[in-house]
Amino acid sequence: MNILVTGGAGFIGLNFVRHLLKTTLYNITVFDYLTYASHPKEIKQLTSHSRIRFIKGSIVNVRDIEAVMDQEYEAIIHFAAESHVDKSIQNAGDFIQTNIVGTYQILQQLFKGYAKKMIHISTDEVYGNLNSTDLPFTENSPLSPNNPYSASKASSDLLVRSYYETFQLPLITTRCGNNFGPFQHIEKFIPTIIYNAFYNQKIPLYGDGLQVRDWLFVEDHCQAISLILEKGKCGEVYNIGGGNERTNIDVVRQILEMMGKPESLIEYVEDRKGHDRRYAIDSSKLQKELGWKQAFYFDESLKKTIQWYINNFEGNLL
Ligand SMILES: NC(=O)c1ccc[n+]([C@@H]2O[C@H](COP(=O)([O-])OP(=O)(O)OC[C@H]3O[C@@H](n4cnc5c(N)ncnc54)[C@H](O)[C@@H]3O)[C@@H](O)[C@H]2O)c1
Ligand SMILES: Cc1cn([C@H]2C[C@H](O)[C@@H](COP(=O)(O)OP(=O)(O)O[C@H]3O[C@H](CO)[C@@H](O)[C@H](O)[C@H]3O)O2)c(=O)[nH]c1=O
Repeated sequence: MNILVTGGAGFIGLNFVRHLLKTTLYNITVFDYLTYASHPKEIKQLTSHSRIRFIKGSIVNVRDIEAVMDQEYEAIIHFAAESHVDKSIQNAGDFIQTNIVGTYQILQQLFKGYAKKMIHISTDEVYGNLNSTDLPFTENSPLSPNNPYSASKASSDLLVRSYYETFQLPLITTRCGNNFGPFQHIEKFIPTIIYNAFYNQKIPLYGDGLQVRDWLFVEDHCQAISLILEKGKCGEVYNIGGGNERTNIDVVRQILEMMGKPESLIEYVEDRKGHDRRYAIDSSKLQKELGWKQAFYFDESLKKTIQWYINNFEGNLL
């Protein structure tokens, strides 16, 4: 069986490709533009595997996409995106192109029958902000994005929804919380903390540091996507949450303690514009309908993640 993974050289996509290699016999095509957020060396190594083929190209460019549509795929798992909120606040252009136009171009390919289904990987950020007493987001929560990144993802979600309703294309959307684990770009919060703590540099904490994120270990996310690939129903949205709500300050303190570093490294800095206060996800649909169970605990996974980064810093691999 052939599977196409867009964005398979990025953080979650790469973890997912490795997960598929371990747990299935699929032939996997990775399609990625190799932006600053990708891992070209890792992809090069993976292509020595007979079941992996890599094609460089952009999801915005029709010719690039057509080069990949040379065989029939059981599914397209669509990860490719610009993913960093701070970058989208500085300049939203690439986010509009990649996340909206790029998703449109991939959707257009489904008309040609090259893929039996597509799983569109989205985010809890499309639901917007929660107050401390609000219930976690369900799949029926209204879309209410507050920054250019989440607005671009919400736009792509609506396109996917409309292509299912209008054309009955075989589409599924997933929305997950903040992932953490190996291969996440250093621009994101947990890698920033580990990197700065490792090199004894100040760790920037936005605003009062009391914002809450719902953390999900990337391997749990990969297992959830595999399950949805196998059993998910077209036209549905599935939330994927870690059930690990933590304030940002608590995450920094926990990592500093695990690394034996002082809290004096924390530096409160200006808040992010439009900063959502709290995200929390209700994954009960995925649990009840498809039988998903998390396999990893937050503390243990965080320790593993810290060790992975330290090994890579020490080996000058990052
Ligand atoms: N990281 C998270 O916590 C998180 C949470 C929820 C949802 N998501 C979603 O999951 C997906 C993957 O996120 P990530 O954190 O792995 O992102 P990432 O930034 O680490 O990786 C994105 C990958 O997409 C590729 N890419 C970018 N533009 C492209 C283009 N025009 N054509 C082809 N490839 C392109 C990049 O080269 C990179 O390899 C994204 O859709 C993101 O919105 C991420
Ligand atoms: C980089 C950085 C971040 N922060 C804060 C901002 C957020 O409240 C929190 C996490 O920040 P980030 O790692 O940038 O992640 P966040 O903005 O939540 O978005 C992530 O999680 C989303 C899912 O919720 C994904 O859709 C995004 O692709 C992913 O990047 O930490 C800091 O306080 N200091 C920092 O240096």
